[in-house]
Amino acid sequence: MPSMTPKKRTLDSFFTSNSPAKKQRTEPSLENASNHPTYPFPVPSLPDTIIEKLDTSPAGSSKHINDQPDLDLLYHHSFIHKHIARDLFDFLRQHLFFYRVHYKIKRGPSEHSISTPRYTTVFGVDSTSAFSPTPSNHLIDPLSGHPVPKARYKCRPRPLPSCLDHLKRMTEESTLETFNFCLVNYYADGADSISYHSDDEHFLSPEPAIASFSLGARRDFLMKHKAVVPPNKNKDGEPVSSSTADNDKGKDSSSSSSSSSSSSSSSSLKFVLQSGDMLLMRGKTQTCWLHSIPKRKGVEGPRAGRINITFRKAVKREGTENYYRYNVGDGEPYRWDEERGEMVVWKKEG
Ligand SMILES: O=C(O)CCC(=O)C(=O)O
Ligand SMILES: [Fe+2]
Repeated sequence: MPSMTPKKRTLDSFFTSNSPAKKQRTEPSLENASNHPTYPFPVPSLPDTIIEKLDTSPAGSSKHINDQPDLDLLYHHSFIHKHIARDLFDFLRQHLFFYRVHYKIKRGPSEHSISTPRYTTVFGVDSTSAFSPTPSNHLIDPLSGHPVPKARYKCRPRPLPSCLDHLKRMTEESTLETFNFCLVNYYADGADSISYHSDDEHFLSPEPAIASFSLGARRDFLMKHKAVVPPNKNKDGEPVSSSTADNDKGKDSSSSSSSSSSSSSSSSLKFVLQSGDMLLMRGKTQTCWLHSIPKRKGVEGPRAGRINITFRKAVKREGTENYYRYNVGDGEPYRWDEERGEMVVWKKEG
């Protein structure tokens, strides 16, 4: 999809601003925006200023971390240029739609309600289907090219908007992996989290490669070997015990980690992920390790928001159903409100 030029500000607008301290934001035009019947609203393409800088990625250095049993990480500190990471964060927070997903799980005889403690959204489809080229973007069988019958999925898969597709292609080029899913988390502040889990779902290829980007506020990313703590998801990726990925408020075991920015004890690791970093998890990492972003007191205020983007490859239909169920669900979309400085429920006008 072609990129567009941001609207030019007039000279007057520089002098009539009533809040000079506030960063001026140019609204990208919707002329080349990505749209699809499944989107609540269109998503503009990235401004050229961001694309130009993004295309010089990876910006910083990378480190292969495999000095622990079953661990295989490639840690790109500053994959995305520091200067552009904030602009990309602002763009994605402003222009993507997010969800606050609620769902029920069965634990023994009783049912529990889970509220995912962060905003989520997802795009993509597993490799048994594909999206036809823009603008129609309907689902086709990748071998025959024929349209996929509607009944094939309960959910309604969404193609990646061009802004995320651009980042996906860059990531594929750099990692030599291929991806068909993009999951996005928005942590509004330190009260939002994801607790210990692994992304070892049976619908991903074995020993999956998962590329994980951080934008915005710094947050601790903790890892621990499963030999120390039993896994907490079943093979469908559904939480199965009281220490699920979403309902274990404050149960992050961070006390066993040491405190430097990439540190380890015998059983746990801690990375302080910064805006622009990319962590590629691969090999046996998902099979043998758990990871989490624990809640953190003091991560609050206007710069507390963090976006995480993961690229993954699902090879079975169940992957598509699972990802949309747990990252879109059936609730209302949210959209960033710049005036209020928070996500608000988005309602269609009229
Ligand atoms: O926010 C992060 O860095 C991790 C997110 C994560 O683990 C996930 O979405 O599965
Ligand atoms: Fe994860």
